[in-house]
Amino acid sequence: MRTPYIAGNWKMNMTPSAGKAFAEELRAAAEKAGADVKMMVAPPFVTIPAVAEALKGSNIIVAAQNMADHTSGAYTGEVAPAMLKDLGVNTVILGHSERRSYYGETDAYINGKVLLAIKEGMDVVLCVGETLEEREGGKLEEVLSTQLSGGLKDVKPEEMAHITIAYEPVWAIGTGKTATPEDADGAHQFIRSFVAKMYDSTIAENLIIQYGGSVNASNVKALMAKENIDGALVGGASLSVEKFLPIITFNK
Ligand SMILES: O=C(CO)COP(=O)(O)O
Repeated sequence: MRTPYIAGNWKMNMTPSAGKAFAEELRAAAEKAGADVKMMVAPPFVTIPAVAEALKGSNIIVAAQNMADHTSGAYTGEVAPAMLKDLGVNTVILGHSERRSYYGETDAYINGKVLLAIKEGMDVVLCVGETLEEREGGKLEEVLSTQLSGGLKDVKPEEMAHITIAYEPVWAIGTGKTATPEDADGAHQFIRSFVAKMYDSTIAENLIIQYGGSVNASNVKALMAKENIDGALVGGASLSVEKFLPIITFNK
């Protein structure tokens, strides 16, 4: 049985003060509604302390959107795992398509961060997904295979419990275009079977695979009803309590 895992990736939104106010409102709303899913929010680095404070003792996980590939030293502008852990952050999103496309992150570079996060005892949400061109060119499975085998290289079977995969088709991110539940489920099924080949069927069965790309209150139920969709990584709709609450209570 896979517990639904709903996450909000705030991207480059929310100042520390706005994030604190939002987190307090979200916490109260989620508690009142009796939200019964695994919940996570990923604020920008500088907003993390205020949000972590506001969510202390709640069941909403605070994650980072990225992390350095080194533990400390002369890496201007980077944030080390120990700095996150010091704030109580034990989860990190890695390999988001915006990091891949705007900042040139490669599978090998992302893999270095995945291995470091695991070494540091952290949980990882590893993002994978194809562009429209790749999908239309019949390359969906090739792209997912490359990103999974590259991103998970040298991750040991016993470490896979710390990995969540987020399938985010690039063409569905922030565009209002959602993959149909059938298309998304097909991609998730492929990811699960690929992980079964890389590891084994038990690891694949237990793997949480989130869908991301224009998830909202109207489409979340149909997506989550699919066999292989275990959660959502929500961008735009995670920035307002009014929009995010129906998503974290989709099963109520
Ligand atoms: O990229 C996403 C989450 O990481 C999805 O963003 P949107 O929900 O805004 O499409």
